[in-house]
Amino acid sequence: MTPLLEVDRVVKRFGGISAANDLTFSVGQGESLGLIGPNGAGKTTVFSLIMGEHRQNSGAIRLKGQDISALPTYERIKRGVARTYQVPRPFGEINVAENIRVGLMPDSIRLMLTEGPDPEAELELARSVGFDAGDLARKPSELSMGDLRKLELARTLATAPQIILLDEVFAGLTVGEIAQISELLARKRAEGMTFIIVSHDLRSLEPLIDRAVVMTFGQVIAAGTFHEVMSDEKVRAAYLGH
Ligand SMILES: Nc1ncnc2c1ncn2[C@@H]1O[C@H](COP(=O)(O)OP(=O)(O)OP(=O)(O)O)[C@@H](O)[C@H]1O
Repeated sequence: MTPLLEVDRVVKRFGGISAANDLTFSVGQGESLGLIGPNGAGKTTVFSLIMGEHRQNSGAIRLKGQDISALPTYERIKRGVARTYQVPRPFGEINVAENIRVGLMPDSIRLMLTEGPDPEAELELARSVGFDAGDLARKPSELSMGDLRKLELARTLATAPQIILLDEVFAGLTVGEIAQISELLARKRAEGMTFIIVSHDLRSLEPLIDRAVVMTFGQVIAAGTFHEVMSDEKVRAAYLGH
């Protein structure tokens, strides 16, 4: 069966650095893939390449078998690819509801003008990530890191994605917030959402993934179940410092 997303022999150079070096992996429909590796391995660059925020020097990125490598970011979002950022990027001047509204916006200006905002959909999305009605008017500057990550997830879910790329989704969170985000991701996973999750917090990542890909220096060095990759000698040497 054609994978939902394929990264095929992708090369991305920044000057003399190869952030992706003949990188190949794929994610099946409904699969949750952990993408792990030490600092500077190229994980965030892979997300930027998949979204079209960077362009690869060579290789292809395919969604349901179709090459999306040449498409602009907004076209990729329209086709169902969405991401969150290591450092959350809310629109700072507008509140929680309005940030979610941006994700919900139809891509036709006419529809936007005639249909206007959909407060029920905004509230439903806000609730789905653990906010309540009282949170809708809060500004990003008033939110904790956990709440900012929830807001990013809500805005990402609002674009009705087929696959979500999560970058360091647990970074800066309290134990309670990690539990809350984990529960949300587990629920979305059970509903069939496809994920690629980057996290240095392996303990929190493990229960959320079906399979792991480990990369260093822009290349895959191991792939398999979490336990398989963690007991791989190359991974232990490169990633765990053994
Ligand atoms: N815009 C850029 N310009 C120049 N070099 C870059 C750029 N983005 C990333 N790099 C380099 O590419 C390599 C991969 O970086 P990347 O941020 O993708 O790694 P990472 O695995 O996400 O690291 P971390 O876990 O620290 O976030 C690094 O050597 C980094 O310095």
